[in-house]
Amino acid sequence: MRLIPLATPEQLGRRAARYIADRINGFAPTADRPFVLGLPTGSTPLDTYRELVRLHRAGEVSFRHVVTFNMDEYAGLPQTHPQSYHFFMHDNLFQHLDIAPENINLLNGMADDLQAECRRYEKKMTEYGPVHLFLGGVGSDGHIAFNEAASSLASRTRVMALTDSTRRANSRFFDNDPEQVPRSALTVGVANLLEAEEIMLLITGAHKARALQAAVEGPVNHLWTVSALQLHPNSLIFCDDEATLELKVGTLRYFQQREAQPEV
Ligand SMILES: N[C@@H]1[C@@H](O)[C@H](O)[C@@H](COP(=O)(O)O)O[C@@H]1O
Repeated sequence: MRLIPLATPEQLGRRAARYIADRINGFAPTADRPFVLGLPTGSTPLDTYRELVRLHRAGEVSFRHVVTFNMDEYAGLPQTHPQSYHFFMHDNLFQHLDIAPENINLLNGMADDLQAECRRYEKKMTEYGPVHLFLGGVGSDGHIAFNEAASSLASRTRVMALTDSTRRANSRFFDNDPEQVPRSALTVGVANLLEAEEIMLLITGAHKARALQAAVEGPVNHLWTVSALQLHPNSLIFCDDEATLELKVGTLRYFQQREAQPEV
């Protein structure tokens, strides 16, 4: 695992966007050989998305041959609902890029048969081969995508009941009323994330400090599904200063020193 401690969320957004753009450009994608990018929603990636749009407008990265798979979607919210992840992604990212609509993949939370929708998505994602880079955030209780506490670390795309903790946390987007937050969601599983060639998390704010500690210092544990990152051979976490509050001084210093060293 590589941990990149940065000062502020804005700095993190710039570094993370540059990292993603460099990965896409380094891959030199074509129509026959697209770059496959996994994407999250949430407030944390917003700085990164804004910066990706800026880099695109500056001509520094193109999404013409990028295929995206979003990690999750609420069940029962129409795509036109401002809090649906479809809406969020178009509003904050896709409409500002040169990505082809047919290259955008999101789970359909309005499907008649949600289990069948999960199977369809899983099949399409695996047919593309491994996702090259899966970007993610984390819930303050340590969940990745919507893999709530006690999700199997071998889980795959499925419907998940959302915990009270997640519904409370996400109620800030629903008039601060947890009752308005959908009770379930469709999500890729922990195993899907671990199968990506590279996984990169963005963690900011003091309210995420325990989640970062679980990811970096905790044991691999299904109660904090973010800790599954420790099983991945190529995982990367960008965090801001506030998120490091629960890390041991020695842990933080170790990662700071590693970042200061030239790559081997
Ligand atoms: N399913 C999403 C996660 O993918 C996201 O990481 C988390 C944190 O969101 P935020 O970045 O707004 O704190 O929220 C939701 O639960």
